[in-house]
Amino acid sequence: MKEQLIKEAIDARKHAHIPYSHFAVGAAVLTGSKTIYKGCNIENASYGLSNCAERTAIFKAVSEGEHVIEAIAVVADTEGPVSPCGACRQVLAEFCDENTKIYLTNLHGNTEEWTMEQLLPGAFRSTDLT
Ligand SMILES: O=c1ccn([C@H]2C[C@H](O)[C@@H](CO)O2)c(=O)[nH]1
Ligand SMILES: [Zn+2]
Repeated sequence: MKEQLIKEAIDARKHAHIPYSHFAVGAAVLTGSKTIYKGCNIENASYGLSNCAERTAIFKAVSEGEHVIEAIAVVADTEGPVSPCGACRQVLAEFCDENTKIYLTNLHGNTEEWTMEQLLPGAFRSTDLT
């Protein structure tokens, strides 16, 4: 499943809307129902409105009623495995738990498997809301 998820993430890059950064990122999410949702980064002329590939894939899954993320793969043409931004780490923390497999990779096949706790220690969670 890991290899398939990475393949789907690579495939998702082809739809990246990146006229400003020219930096294509792809993500693929495996949900509790064993469905794969793909996402790419989508930029905007108003730069700050751009959306990362990870969030595109997660929001697609959640908007289809999927709230359990079993695994996610993220890929870009980076030297080492791609590093998700802070905003995506926080969004991941909302839907991932200690069992979620997080595969960070690049086009050369340099793949690392991270845990949610490694990606964002001490994330703000719903349990912090009083
Ligand atoms: O993990 C990452 C890092 C960056 N980007 C996007 C945001 C922007 O469109 C471009 C350059 O930062 O890459 C992602 O989609 N995911
Ligand atoms: Zn991001």
